[in-house]
Amino acid sequence: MAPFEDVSKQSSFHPKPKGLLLQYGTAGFRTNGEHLDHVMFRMGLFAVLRSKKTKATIGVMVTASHNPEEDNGVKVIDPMGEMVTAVWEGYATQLANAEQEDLLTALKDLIEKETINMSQEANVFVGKDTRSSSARLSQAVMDGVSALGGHSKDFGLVTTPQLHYIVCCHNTQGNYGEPTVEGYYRKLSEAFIQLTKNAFNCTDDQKHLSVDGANGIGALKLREMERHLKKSLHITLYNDGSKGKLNHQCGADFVKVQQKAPSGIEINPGERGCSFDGDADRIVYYYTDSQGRFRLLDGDKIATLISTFLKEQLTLAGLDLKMAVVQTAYANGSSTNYLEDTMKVIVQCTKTGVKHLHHVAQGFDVGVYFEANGHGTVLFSKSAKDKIHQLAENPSTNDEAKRAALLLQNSVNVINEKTVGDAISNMLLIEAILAIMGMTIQQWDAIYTDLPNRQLKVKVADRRVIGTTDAERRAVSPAGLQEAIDSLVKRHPKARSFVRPSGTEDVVRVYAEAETQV
Ligand SMILES: CC(=O)N[C@H]1[C@@H](OP(=O)(O)O)O[C@H](CO)[C@@H](O)[C@@H]1O
Ligand SMILES: [Mg+2]
Repeated sequence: MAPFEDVSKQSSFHPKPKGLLLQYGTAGFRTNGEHLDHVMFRMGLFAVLRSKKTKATIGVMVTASHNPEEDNGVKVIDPMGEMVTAVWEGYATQLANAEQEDLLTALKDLIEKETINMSQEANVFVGKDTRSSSARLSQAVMDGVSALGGHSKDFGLVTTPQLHYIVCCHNTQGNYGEPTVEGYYRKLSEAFIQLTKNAFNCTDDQKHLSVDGANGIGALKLREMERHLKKSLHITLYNDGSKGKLNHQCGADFVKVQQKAPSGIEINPGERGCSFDGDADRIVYYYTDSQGRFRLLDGDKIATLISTFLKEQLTLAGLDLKMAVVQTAYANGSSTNYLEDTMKVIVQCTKTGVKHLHHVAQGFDVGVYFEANGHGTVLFSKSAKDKIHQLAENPSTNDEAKRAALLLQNSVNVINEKTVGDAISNMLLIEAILAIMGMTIQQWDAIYTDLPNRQLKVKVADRRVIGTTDAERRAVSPAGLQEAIDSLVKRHPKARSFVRPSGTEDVVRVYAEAETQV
């Protein structure tokens, strides 16, 4: 068969170093950019098979998100903008790890197992972040696509959520929006302008936001988007990539883990700032309080603000919809208590990785999901969207309910739910909510007080010896580990701690929180 001959020939230009084994981790493959050429070529092959199987266009994003500039990685996007299924993640790992001489066999096995019709057309959209290795690696993806007879379209430099958006728009024949970066800017900006147009009390000062672009793709794209926002938001952009290094001393992950402001940003006391990560799918907010202390508003605070707003609008609209907030074990205990006890919303906990949160959130009419690190979105069921739409369109709806329905409708549009989390979308929704509710960042922060917490990385010989259960909150191996954690936790009020192996770095993550900090 001709395509396999081509794969054989082309794959010899993208050889796999013998013995190198990689896992499709929490969010795709990730390691030093020098070791990824063969993985990228093979992910091109993989995307062709996934496209043939689903009879739809698949996305491949070359990025290592918050990792250092030297690293790179790849995230595969399913037709509706979602992440690929666990079974296909397994296939991706098998393909990436097949030794050079076994690649064709691995490919044919997969074709047979999934009964893939090889005469079906295949289309793959490719995007990349700003890393120095990204251009070369995205070319390797496209080489893989063409070796197996697929068509690729190169979208060049885009944020991860932009590629999710474009893939979903394309596969839904434009129902979700126009499948271009410009279409993305237009859809989100229009929704933001609609949301905020009646927030009359919002002064120019309150419209100002400082953004740390992590020296990455988010900075470039936010700059492009600014003109569409028509001055409805005043952005000062820092770490725009013109001099600093990607994610170095800046970006959402640095700010969240170090609990300090990124370097290169100047914010007046009391003013809002936010940080994107390296592929602009995460965001965290912060400010400096009157005593000069740095105050972080992370994914838990974001989930709380958004769910407070949505709950209020649903009540005003008279809609009785089932809403839940989905978190991971890293969510601050105070946020969980506030959501459950004060707000009375359903809270669920899943394993780390937005794919897990997304899945659980799909079970509700309104599923707000955020990782503590600021990665997340809101999902609305089809029936929820229909009800909101009917209410907004119905001439006999009273003014208050109509206003709420319109706010909900524009929130759905700005949140860009098909992207599994989008820093730009979330920034716009948060800014809109603060403007509509007439809330300052200090008032938002005061909704509840975080328990002091620490997250550390520990290097070990083999992180896979740690096995976990109960949404990663308890260790089942090695023997004695959980007992040791329990005996430490017992000694402190409101304490909680757990360990788990990272799915993106070769480290074990250790988390602890308690009522006080020494
Ligand atoms: C504690 C933490 O922030 N973990 C992150 C990190 O996963 P790890 O498996 O912990 O390395 O990267 C993932 C991908 O970006 C993100 O989904 C996840 O939340
Ligand atoms: Mg990211």
